[in-house]
Amino acid sequence: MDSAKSVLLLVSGPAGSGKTTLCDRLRGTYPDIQRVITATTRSPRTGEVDGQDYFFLTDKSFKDKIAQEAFYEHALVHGKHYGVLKEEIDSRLDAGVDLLLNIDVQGAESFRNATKHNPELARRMVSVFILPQSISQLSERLFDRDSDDKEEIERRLIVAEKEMREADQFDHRILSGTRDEDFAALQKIYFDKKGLAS
Ligand SMILES: Nc1ncnc2c1ncn2[C@@H]1O[C@H](COP(=O)(O)OP(=O)(O)OP(=O)(O)O)[C@@H](O)[C@H]1O
Repeated sequence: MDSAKSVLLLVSGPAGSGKTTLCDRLRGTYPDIQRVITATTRSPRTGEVDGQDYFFLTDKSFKDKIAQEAFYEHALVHGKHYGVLKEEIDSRLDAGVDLLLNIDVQGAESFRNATKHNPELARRMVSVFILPQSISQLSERLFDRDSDDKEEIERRLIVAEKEMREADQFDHRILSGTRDEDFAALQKIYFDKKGLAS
């Protein structure tokens, strides 16, 4: 593996835009691309392995790391902390591993800010926004997925409308079409970046 060429592919977009579908397919197609592992203070669910699914941290340890500025980004969600450790990204990129990060729009903003003071991260990172064609396309996908109730979906759509205004801040936008079209677009961005980063 060549660390000079390793890239961080950051995939963001509103809930239901298709980030997870795309990231799963990219990793299924290119098993060498590894998922960024998030740190969290939530308890492991049955079968979850520390260092593989998440880094499970105590509240104290997480807060210490915040104070040490050890995170590229972190957030409190329903009373639990989640964050991406700088060390997790930097050491794996240095080891020549390509990384895939599926992250919400706010988290993506923290990464963009981090690149302003970190030229090495800026050189390796490429950010992609999955842009729904319309709120009704997004609404249809969220209802079809059937994983959230109506109130939750309506709440997500309001947030999505705001998030879609952030699309121009990303290096690339994929205007969501069919699954195959979206995947082809992501694949091209990944390969172009690998060329550019060499
Ligand atoms: N290009 C596409 N065309 C039609 N349906 C799609 C497409 N991409 C994803 N979907 C479907 O839309 C739903 C939302 O996709 P997915 O769960 O990947 O979104 P997400 O952005 O990861 O959402 P969340 O942020 O809530 O985790 C899923 O049911 C998925 O199968």
